Amino acid sequence: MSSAPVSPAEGIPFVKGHGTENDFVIIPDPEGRLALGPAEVARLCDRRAGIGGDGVLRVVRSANDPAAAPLAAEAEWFMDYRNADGSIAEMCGNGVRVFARYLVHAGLAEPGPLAVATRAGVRRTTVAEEGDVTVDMGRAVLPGPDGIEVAVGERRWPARNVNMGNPHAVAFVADLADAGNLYEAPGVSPAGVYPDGVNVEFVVDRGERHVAMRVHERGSGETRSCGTGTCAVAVAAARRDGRDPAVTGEPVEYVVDVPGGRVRITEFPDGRIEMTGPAVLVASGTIDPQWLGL
Ligand SMILES: N[C@@H](CCC[C@H](N)C(=O)O)C(=O)O
Repeated sequence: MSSAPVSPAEGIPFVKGHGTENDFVIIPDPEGRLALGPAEVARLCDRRAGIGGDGVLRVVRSANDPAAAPLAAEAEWFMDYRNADGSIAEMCGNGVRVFARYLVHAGLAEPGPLAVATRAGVRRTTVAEEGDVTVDMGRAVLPGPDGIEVAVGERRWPARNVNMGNPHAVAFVADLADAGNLYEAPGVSPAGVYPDGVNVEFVVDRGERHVAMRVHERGSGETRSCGTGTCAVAVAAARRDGRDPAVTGEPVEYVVDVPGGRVRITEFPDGRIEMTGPAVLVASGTIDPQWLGL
């Protein structure tokens, strides 16, 4: 699978990849020359007229993007993540695993520990030659307030506000089908709790420290997985179950099933959350810059 960056005049190289079927168009742009605006991102992610994806991962050297330049000493590469509608998000948990897998595949990084700059800060990944990728996802923040509700049609559920660098509302439901078709974003109240929008997870129990979820992602609609969402869900489930590693001094692991697969989430006594899951590259090609509008 070729992925060498070439000049836009010759065509723009891309790689397609996914993590638990949260799928991404990866655009190598080491020098930071591509002006990818919302329209170009939405075009790339269009599943009928474009390549198709839940988001775009632009691969740029941190030093070459003002959003990441302050992190360049810690992380050579910046994951410039965009949702399918072209909006910018702070973090993407499945995306960062796929991003790290791409860097190693393309020979831009060695297997092993690999730091990636994101808009939520540096995320430390561990990438073997093949197989699952582990990411230190940082700490969850549970800012409240109490009384958050998620609504689909006439149905309402209490929800927990969990921030994983990006915002989540986690609702425990009796059955994942209760959330309906999720063609539209669920309602979230009270108004103003999530001024920049929110990712909404619907969760059921599958067993001891084992849950399953569906997600409606801000900017992408219902997807087959959301890595930051799985971390938010694991933390919300642990607190609901009376488990807090900061209190017991013991790590807690949850298995989280998503429609596109499974990830393992471990929360440590210092609050760090580790996520382990697949990261798969499936195709590569060249985009016509005229079609993209560049
Ligand atoms: N799919 C991602 C999350 C992507 C960003 C999200 N839609 C947002 O706007 O916050 C993940 O795997 O974490």
